[in-house]
Amino acid sequence: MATMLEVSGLYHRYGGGEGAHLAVNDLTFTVETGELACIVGPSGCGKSTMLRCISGLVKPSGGEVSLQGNRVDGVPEDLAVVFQDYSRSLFPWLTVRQNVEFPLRWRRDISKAERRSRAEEALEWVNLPGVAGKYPWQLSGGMQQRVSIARALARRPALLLMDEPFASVDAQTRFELEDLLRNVQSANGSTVLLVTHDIDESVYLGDRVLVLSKSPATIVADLTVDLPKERDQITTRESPEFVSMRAEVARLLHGGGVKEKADVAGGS
Ligand SMILES: Nc1ncnc2c1ncn2[C@@H]1O[C@H](COP(=O)(O)OP(=O)(O)OP(=O)(O)O)[C@@H](O)[C@H]1O
Repeated sequence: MATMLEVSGLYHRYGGGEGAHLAVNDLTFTVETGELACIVGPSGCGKSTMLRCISGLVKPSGGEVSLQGNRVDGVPEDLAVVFQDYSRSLFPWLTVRQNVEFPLRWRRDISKAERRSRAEEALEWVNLPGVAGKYPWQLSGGMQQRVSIARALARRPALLLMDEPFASVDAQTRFELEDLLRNVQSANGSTVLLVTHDIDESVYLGDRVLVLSKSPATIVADLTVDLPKERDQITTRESPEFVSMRAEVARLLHGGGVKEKADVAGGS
């Protein structure tokens, strides 16, 4: 597997002098092509700051981020971000189709017909047939977040960054969106880096879970999720492997050290 994202010695400080605040500290990790990696960390530890630095929205105070071997310096063309707050990221005056097509409108290499077909395809991926002509405010919260995901996927990004994407929907919708993400990711071989504060979500979704410390964020563990590719909201969450991994992530988040791999799998 080729490396898609390389983060090396990344740190970011807000402000200067006495009021300076170190938000992330010396983050080093990679994400491989085709991987769904989750980053889990406590509230306020610096997760969003880290994503903003990776996406080029914020210039980090130090360290390096490379996407497909190219140093990130500004927002890369082949990167898409899905935020938690879908109501603020969709344009209410544009239809669903126009929202999904929007980022493609600036691409000279994509014709109008291609734009239309990519939008339709992406809306099918997220299971939203028949809503292309509606406006975002005519849809439920879960459907709006599906539109945001479709908009990101229509760009066919090399890397999809997701910042707490399911934190604003109800529990049932959240389960549906988690399954949708895993299905779309595996069908397209997409590379995804998803940030969450939800331990269960990180283990259920991830091929890998990176655990962050309290502020300033630093990586305390990088765990491979030893669960089958095909997951199910009931049986997977009840399995001993899931329960044991969740307990390990919880322990690490509360300041415990890293255990041996055999212990993480519950000794099974
Ligand atoms: N623009 C900013 N200027 C100054 N401080 C900031 C700024 N953005 C974030 N911070 C501070 O940096 C720290 C990390 O914030 P950040 O939003 O990255 O954390 P987070 O883990 O994403 O939080 P949450 O889980 O609550 O979304 C916080 O203490 C926050 O107050």
